[in-house]
Amino acid sequence: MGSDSIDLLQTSIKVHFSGLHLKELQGRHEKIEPRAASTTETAQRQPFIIGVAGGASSGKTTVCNMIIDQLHDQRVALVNQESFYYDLTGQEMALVHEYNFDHPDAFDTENLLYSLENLKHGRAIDIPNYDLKAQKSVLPARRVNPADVVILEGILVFHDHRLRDLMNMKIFVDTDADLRLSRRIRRDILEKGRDIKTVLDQYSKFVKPAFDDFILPTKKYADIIIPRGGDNHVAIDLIVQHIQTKLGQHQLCKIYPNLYVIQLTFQIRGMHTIIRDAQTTKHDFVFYSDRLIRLVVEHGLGHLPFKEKQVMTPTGSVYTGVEFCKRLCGISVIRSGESMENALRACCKGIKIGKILIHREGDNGQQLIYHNLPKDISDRHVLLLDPILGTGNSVVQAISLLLEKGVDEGNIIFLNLISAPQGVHVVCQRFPRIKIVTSEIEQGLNQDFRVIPGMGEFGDRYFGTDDRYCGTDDD
Ligand SMILES: Nc1nc2c(ncn2[C@@H]2O[C@H](COP(=O)(O)OP(=O)(O)OP(=O)(O)O)[C@@H](O)[C@H]2O)c(=O)[nH]1
Ligand SMILES: O=P(O)(O)OC[C@H]1O[C@H](OP(=O)(O)OP(=O)(O)O)[C@H](O)[C@@H]1O
Ligand SMILES: O=c1cc[nH]c(=O)[nH]1
Repeated sequence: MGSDSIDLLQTSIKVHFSGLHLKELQGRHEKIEPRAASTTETAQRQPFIIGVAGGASSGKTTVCNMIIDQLHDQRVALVNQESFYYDLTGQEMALVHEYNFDHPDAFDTENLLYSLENLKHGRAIDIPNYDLKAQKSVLPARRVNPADVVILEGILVFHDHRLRDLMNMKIFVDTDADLRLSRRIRRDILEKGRDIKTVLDQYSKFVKPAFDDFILPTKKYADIIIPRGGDNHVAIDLIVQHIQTKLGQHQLCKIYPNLYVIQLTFQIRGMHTIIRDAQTTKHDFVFYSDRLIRLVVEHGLGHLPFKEKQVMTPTGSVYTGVEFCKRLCGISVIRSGESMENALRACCKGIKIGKILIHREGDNGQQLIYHNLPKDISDRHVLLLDPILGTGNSVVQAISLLLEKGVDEGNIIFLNLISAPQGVHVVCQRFPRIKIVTSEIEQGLNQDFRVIPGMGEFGDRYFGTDDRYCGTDDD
């Protein structure tokens, strides 16, 4: 790895790391035993871990750089296997030309494994700051914060099966041997100040044999082989698309194909951060809930059927587009669901909106006590509005009523802001044909059947009926 890669690591820390409040680690040699995962922790999103292997100077760094650039909405941590080179002893230093930097034994794989496991579990790590010139680690260690995507790059990152097992995607950069050698000669002479004889000696003695014996045999573990490295823009685009799809997908979406979670961006995460904060004022709570609700509603409308339609533009040309589905209605679950009516009206001019009132009896029992629905509801597509899906009891009552009134289960789209996994299981198993569109899946429910982390009592915060939410608009 050249100095560019070290810059890249620093840049990626500055640009992509959001500075989460995590306990500082004491030092890189203090091993943190993997904790027994709590229910909450298991439910927490783990990073998408990508391994990028390939021969020396194959262009791994360029590939990683391009992936990082394109994933600008995500926090990305780049870890280089080179940081985990063992320090050379005095004797090894004296005979450095005899030292094999391309052998698996040159790396402290246990420390690398430990670091990657910590990152996987959302813990910050301090990685050795290996100085290529001094051929040893220097202080201070390099802090790497938890991220959405972790990229581990290096010639031998597929060598140890325990490292491979941690990876969600394995990429092998496959570059022609001549090109790798010519790049290496140029790099080692220009950047590392070595002479051509030393470079060629190291190449024939260590680099080439190690490629044949250790690196090339790991190519079979790759999910994706990229010919021509960073010049292969099509491959990089496809990889980034795949990562984005995977990141946007909650585990539950893989179980229930009718569950849609809108793509998480920093914008959306920022809005969630505000509405979940107990100190947020009512005014801000309403403002940011409305923004998120609007996104959910727009996304939900995208799941309605459409017909193709051609129109004539003012230039006399034909534009082939689509026509919105006409027979629609909204049904809000009183009272929190009423907070979603404005967004629906803003998107669907003149839409009919009916109401359902479900009374919560105690902590875990719901009773339908009132409804007022459009008479011809059985002919319509229904957008069911309720920002919170907790146990699922309320929405099950609401959907059961809609089915009783003759609405086709496949014509119901349930729009909500946050869903507890428990509620998702209940609704999706009982009504496999309805669609759920939400902006975040939560960790779970507490003993009072409230969503966690959740946002407290949505209705009280939105309509300002509870003094417990202490933020004031004077703030
Ligand atoms: N002589 C010498 N070589 C080293 C040392 N440290 C690492 N290497 C060499 O660095 C190579 C591994 O780095 P590369 O994979 O080429 O690094 P890179 O620049 O990220 O490669 P690409 O991004 O794929 O172009 C190995 O072939 C090692 O021989 C060192 O201290 N001395
Ligand atoms: O999935 P569940 O466990 O049934 O919980 C979700 C229900 O709880 C909330 O309403 P709430 O009873 O707080 O009434 P409100 O809207 O009047 O505040 C929310 O709007 C849902 O209707
Ligand atoms: O957490 C919860 C559960 C139900 N209703 C809410 O408003 N919040």
